[in-house]
Amino acid sequence: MFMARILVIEDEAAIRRVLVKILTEENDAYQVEEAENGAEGLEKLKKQEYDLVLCDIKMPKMDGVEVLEAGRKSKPETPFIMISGHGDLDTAVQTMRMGAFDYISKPPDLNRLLTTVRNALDRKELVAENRILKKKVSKNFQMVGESDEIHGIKEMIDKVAPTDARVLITGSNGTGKELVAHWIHQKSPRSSAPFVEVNCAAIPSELIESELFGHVKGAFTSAVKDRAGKFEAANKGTLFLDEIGDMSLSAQAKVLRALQESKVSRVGSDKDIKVDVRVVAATNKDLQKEISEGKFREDLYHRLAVILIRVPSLNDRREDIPLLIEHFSGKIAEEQGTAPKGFTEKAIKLLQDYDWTGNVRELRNVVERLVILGGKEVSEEDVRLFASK
Ligand SMILES: Nc1ncnc2c1ncn2[C@@H]1O[C@H](COP(=O)(O)OP(=O)(O)OP(=O)(O)O)[C@@H](O)[C@H]1O
Repeated sequence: MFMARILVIEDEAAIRRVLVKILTEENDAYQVEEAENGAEGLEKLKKQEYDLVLCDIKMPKMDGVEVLEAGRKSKPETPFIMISGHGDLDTAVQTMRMGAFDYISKPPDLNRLLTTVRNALDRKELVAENRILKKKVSKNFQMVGESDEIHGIKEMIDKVAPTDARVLITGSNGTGKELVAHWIHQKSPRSSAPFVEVNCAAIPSELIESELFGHVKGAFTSAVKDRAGKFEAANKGTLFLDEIGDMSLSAQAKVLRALQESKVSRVGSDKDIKVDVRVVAATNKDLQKEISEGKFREDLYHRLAVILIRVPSLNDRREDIPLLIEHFSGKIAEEQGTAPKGFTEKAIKLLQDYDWTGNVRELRNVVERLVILGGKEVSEEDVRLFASK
């Protein structure tokens, strides 16, 4: 189970005791620590990792605003919930602008406190998941190729990335659509915020709305707690909707609203949550055809496809194949800790002339298998065998 370390910074002993008691009794997974003033709190925060900080605003010596400011610098991923007394509501609102997750008023209302704590921890978890994901894939994000097509795509990325324009990326499976989306995010002013990917085809249609917009506890049978959706997780960053052509019409209607109004509401709630998200979508389907068959909303299409990037199939840029072979075989050798193996010219030629229905991903899989098996020579039969796997 996910343990949550929570730090309570509060100078009033009575309130501090109440907060610690409420949290410890609420959930066995909450490990609560306390600090009696701002300076002590900040010291603890710098030394240890916390999943959440509850911090009073008005304290002698170092007040909550200063703790928040210093905390955001040394531990930017730790969410802060501020505790505000009578006189400092304005300051509480101000702290949200400084990056506090939320605030609660004194005396703390039990339900509001627990909901806010859960929401903050959910968000923290999402950010952490996303960071792990980013790390895992970042080494594979090189875009290899010297063909006119690849140069064209790189130029396009450089042009559109700095804007907030929505981009629709089309192309068949495994051509590198996700790679393009990744670079649009990396080269944009949003790059320090999350890049969140949703594969719309991989999620059952009854779950997609909850995945995108989140849900509140009790919205459906398996909704045992409130959960933020991917739109919220991508706030200030980029949301990549992969395989958008597979999204249900009812989810399409909700996405349209989110794009038009920059607001979402969690499933089971009518509270609006403001989100600032750039949407990049991709599909291997012919959306015009889907529109004429009534499976895709035309209004959504126009919202998404402000800029269109078509990623060409590998068969249309064969001159890139030798470079890709070198790239993939180098990568796999590196992973295995062996020296990269060169393929013979004949082998490269064979791979270059092959009909790559599965595109770059298929080529990568074939090269990886060939490297692992140690052969420099390749027969057409091998390629066919590996490619079809
Ligand atoms: N130009 C390229 N240079 C290096 N690697 C590439 C290139 N294009 C694609 N790849 C690699 O090929 C694989 C497939 O690419 P990617 O996932 O971006 O394709 P996709 O079009 O999004 O696929 P799908 O349609 O299945 O979602 C990835 O491992 C990616 O890193």
